[in-house]
Amino acid sequence: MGFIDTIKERAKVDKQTIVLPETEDRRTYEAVATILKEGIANVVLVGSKDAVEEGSKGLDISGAVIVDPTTSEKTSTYIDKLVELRQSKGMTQEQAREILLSNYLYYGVMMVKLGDADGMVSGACHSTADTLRPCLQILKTKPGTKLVSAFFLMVVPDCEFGANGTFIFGDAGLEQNPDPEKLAAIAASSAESFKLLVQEEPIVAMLSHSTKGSAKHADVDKVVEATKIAKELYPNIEIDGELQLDAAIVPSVGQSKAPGSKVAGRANVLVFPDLDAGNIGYKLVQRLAKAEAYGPVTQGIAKPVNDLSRGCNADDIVGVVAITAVQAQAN
Ligand SMILES: CC(C)(COP(=O)(O)OP(=O)(O)OC[C@H]1O[C@@H](n2cnc3c(N)ncnc32)[C@H](O)[C@@H]1OP(=O)(O)O)[C@@H](O)C(=O)NCCC(=O)NCCS
Ligand SMILES: CC(=O)OP(=O)(O)O
Repeated sequence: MGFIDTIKERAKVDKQTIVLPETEDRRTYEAVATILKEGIANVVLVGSKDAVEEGSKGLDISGAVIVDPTTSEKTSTYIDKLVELRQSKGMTQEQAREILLSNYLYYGVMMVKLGDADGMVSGACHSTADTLRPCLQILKTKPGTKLVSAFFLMVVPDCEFGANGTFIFGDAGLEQNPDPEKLAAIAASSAESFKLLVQEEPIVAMLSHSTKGSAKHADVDKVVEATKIAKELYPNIEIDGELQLDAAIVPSVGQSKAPGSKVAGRANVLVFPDLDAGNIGYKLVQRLAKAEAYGPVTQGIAKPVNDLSRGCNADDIVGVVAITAVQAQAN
């Protein structure tokens, strides 16, 4: 069974409730029809009954719960809670009402915050910044974690590298220019996510344009420092750097460029030095190698709220919902 089919089976064992707030997007309904048919999760859609009926024409989404913020009895509780959480940032009752009635992403996050749903997926028609800002503001990092970051779960066809072609690429969605401490935290969270989702031992490569001193630059120094911090803070994780991509995943190249490294040639978790590299890298592999790309999936957050690329299709949404459900089971 492939990666995503295994995740779907795991999701079905203990069904979670996932909010999908993008009821203006047809792909949401196509995904919901599949999620319900396959029994992957319970679904809550945020929007008016009329809009949902119109948007889902021809699809069977009868098992979904529709929550309309304008009529839901929960809305006033969410307004009060949002004010309580963001008062120190100047949030008033009027502002909270305006936000929750006009921005369904905030509404969905409040449902997750108050336990009316186990997780949320959006981003098919919202930018990553607009998708992640509400959950960063409201849900915050989980205890013991320094920052929230975002990864892609990549499944590359006909690929002998990584875990039979399965990799985590982090951070490919959120932290734009992480400093060494943040890069080390991204490495640790990515290793934990790999263990949870792929159920194999993570082998983490800190990627660079240099392998073990082959190039000199401040960008290389950053990755060297991050590797040092990660090794000190997380001695149980198999981690090494700085490594070029070929040295990280191809055994023969790893052996020649980084002899003695236990990670070189075996890595299945790839930590990119910044978001330019991570985001461009995942899209290259997705589009040119025709890999499945699920994400951006957040990690280090108190409850699972996950993003999508605006270029996603309905199957990608189904996959991210299944991943979100498995994260919620572990929460
Ligand atoms: C996600 C993102 C929008 C957050 O930045 P921002 O909008 O400027 O928001 P702020 O920096 O004001 O942060 C908002 C809140 O989130 C928190 N936050 C931001 N980044 C965080 C992180 N990595 N971990 C934990 N909390 C974080 C801040 O502490 C702040 O909390 P507060 O409002 O309670 O003080 C920004 O990092 C971003 O745009 N990233 C790139 C996303 C992107 O375009 N990716 C490419 C496509 S996938
Ligand atoms: C993850 C990502 O790159 O998102 P988008 O394509 O929507 O910008």
